[in-house]
Amino acid sequence: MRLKRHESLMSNLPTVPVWHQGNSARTTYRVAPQNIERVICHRLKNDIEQYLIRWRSEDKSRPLLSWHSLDVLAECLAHVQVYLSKVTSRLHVHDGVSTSETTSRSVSRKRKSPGAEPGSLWWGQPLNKEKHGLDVVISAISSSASERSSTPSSGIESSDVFNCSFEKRAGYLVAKPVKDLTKLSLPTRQMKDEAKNTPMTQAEHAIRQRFLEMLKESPGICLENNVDSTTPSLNFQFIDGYVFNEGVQPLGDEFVVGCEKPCKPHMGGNCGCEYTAKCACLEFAAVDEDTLARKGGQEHEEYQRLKEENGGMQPMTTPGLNPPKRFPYKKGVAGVPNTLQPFYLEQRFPIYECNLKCNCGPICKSRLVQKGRQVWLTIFKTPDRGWGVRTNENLIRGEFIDVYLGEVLTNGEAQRREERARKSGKDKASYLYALDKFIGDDPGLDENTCHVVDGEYMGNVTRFMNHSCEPNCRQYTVSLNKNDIWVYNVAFFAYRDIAMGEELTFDYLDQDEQEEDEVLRMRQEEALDPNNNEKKSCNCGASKCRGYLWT
Ligand SMILES: C[S@@+](CC[C@H](N)C(=O)[O-])C[C@H]1O[C@@H](n2cnc3c(N)ncnc32)[C@H](O)[C@@H]1O
Repeated sequence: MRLKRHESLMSNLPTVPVWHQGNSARTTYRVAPQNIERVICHRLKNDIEQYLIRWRSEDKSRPLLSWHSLDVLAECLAHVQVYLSKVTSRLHVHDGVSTSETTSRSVSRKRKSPGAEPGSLWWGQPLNKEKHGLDVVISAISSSASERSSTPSSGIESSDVFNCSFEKRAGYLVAKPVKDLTKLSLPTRQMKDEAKNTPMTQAEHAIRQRFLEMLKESPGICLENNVDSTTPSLNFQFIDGYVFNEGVQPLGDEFVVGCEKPCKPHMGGNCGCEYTAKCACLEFAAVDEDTLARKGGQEHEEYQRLKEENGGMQPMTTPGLNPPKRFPYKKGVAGVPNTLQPFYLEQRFPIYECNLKCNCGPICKSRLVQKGRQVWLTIFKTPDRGWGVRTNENLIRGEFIDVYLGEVLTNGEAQRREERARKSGKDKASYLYALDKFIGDDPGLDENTCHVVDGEYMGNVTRFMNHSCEPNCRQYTVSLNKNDIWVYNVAFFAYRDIAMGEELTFDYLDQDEQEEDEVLRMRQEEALDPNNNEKKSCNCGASKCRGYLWT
C-alpha cells in the first residue's frame, strides 16, 4: 500500500474542557499538536505530572499558557518529548546524535547508492488509569491579568492558566486572553527550579507506549534501551512504501513492462524466470560474461566491441544482441532463505525483479525484495551513535533484510531541508538518501536533479541503521520497473553471515572494500583537513574507520 502524503493521525483528538462551574457538562476544544507552540515547563501536582503548554498565539480564543496532565496531551506527546530531550540534554552529556554539537556547514550528508527503564526490551507486534481528570484550571497569573477576572470558584486553583481573564457564560468559565501580558514571562525561576527536581517518568512511559503503538505498524520489530530512558522520536511515522512529495511522480503502472509473453509460471526447475535469455525483465541486467565467453562466436565479439566502446564497462544496452544475463537470486533449500547471488553482492549491478505485469506469477524466484522483510529486528540505543538496529536471528550472506523508505523529495526540497537543519544550529542526524544510481543514463538525471529519500519523519526500521566503515550489510538498487531510473528500491542485504544480536550497519558513502593502509592514509589526510571540524566524527569503532561520517 502506498500512503498519501500527510495522511496523519489527527483524527479523534482528545479535547480540553473549559470547566463547568457545576462540574458536570463541559464545553470542549481540541488539543491538537498543531495548536501547541511548545512545552515550556513541568511539575508534579497530586502525584500527576503536568506540562506547561505555550499555545500558538494566532489562536486568540485560547489562553496563552496552561498546565495539562499527560492524558490531555495524548496526541501531543511529541511536543513533550522535545521538551524532555531539551531538559535532559541540559543535564547530561549528549549521545551520538546530540543536538548541541556544531553542525556541518558545507558537507552534504546525503548517502550514496551503491520512561524507559534502562535494561528493557519491549515487543512491538510479533511477526506472526483510570482517567486523571483533566486538571485544566483557569486563573490569572498576575494582578494585571486578573483585573477583569472573577475569582475562580471552588475547585479552581490559581496559577494554572496564564494570560487570560474569565467570563462566566451560560454557566461556564471561559478563558479570554489578555492582550498586554506577554508570554515571555513564563516559566518563572521558581517553576524552573521546581522542574529541575521533578522527574518525568510518567511522560517517559507515555512516550514509550506511544512509540510501541507506532511499532505495531511494522510487525517483527522490538525496542530496547539499556543506556538511558529515551524513546525514538514520535515525530515519525512508520510507512510500508515510498511517500511521494510534491514534484515527484513515479512512472505509472501503464509504463511498467513485465516479462509478459515468453515467461510462465513454473518455467524453470526453481520456478520462474531463470531462463535469462527469455525474461524481458532482465533486459538491462548484468551480462553473464563468463557464459558468453564460453559460447564465443560473433555475439561475443560484438559484445566485446561494445564494451570497449563503453570504456571497458558493461554497456547499458546491447542492440541486436541477446547475451545471457545474470540471474539475481539463489534459491535456498531446506528452510534456508533465498539469497542474492555472490556476483551481485560484489559487483553492485542493479537488480531487476519481476513485477505486476509479468506472466511468471508469485512464486517466481525473481521476486524477493518485493515480498518485504522476513527477519526480526530490534531498534536499540547505542551509547554513542543514537539508535541502531540489530538482528534477532542469524542471517546468512546474501540474505535480504529490508528496503530504505521515506518521503521521496526533489533534490531542491532535500537541499532546503538540509539547509534548515544547518541553520537550526543543531547537529541533527541525517536521514537523506540520494537515488543517484542511474546518473549518466539520461542527460536529465544528474546530482542536482535526482530524487532523494528522506527517512526522518516517515520511514521504516532501516532509517535507524547506523554507518560503519567496515559494514556487515550493503545497499543495492532493486528495480520493479526497468524503465524508471528515477525511482527504485534501495535494498539492504547481509554482506556476510551475521550472528543473532549483531548490529546491522552499512557504509553511508557506499565505498567498496578498502585496504587498511589506504584507510589509514585517508584518515590522516582528513585529520589535517582544516574543515574537518565541520564533519561528523565516526564512532563505528572499526579498524578501518575513516574517521568521519561524511567526506
Ligand atoms: C540514518 S541515522 C541512523 C539512526 C540514528 N542513529 C538515530 O538515532 O536515529 C544517521 C545518523 O546516525 C548517527 N550515526 C550513524 N552512524 C554513526 C557512526 N558510525 N558514528 C557516529 N554517529 C553515527 C549520525 O548522527 C547520523 O547522522
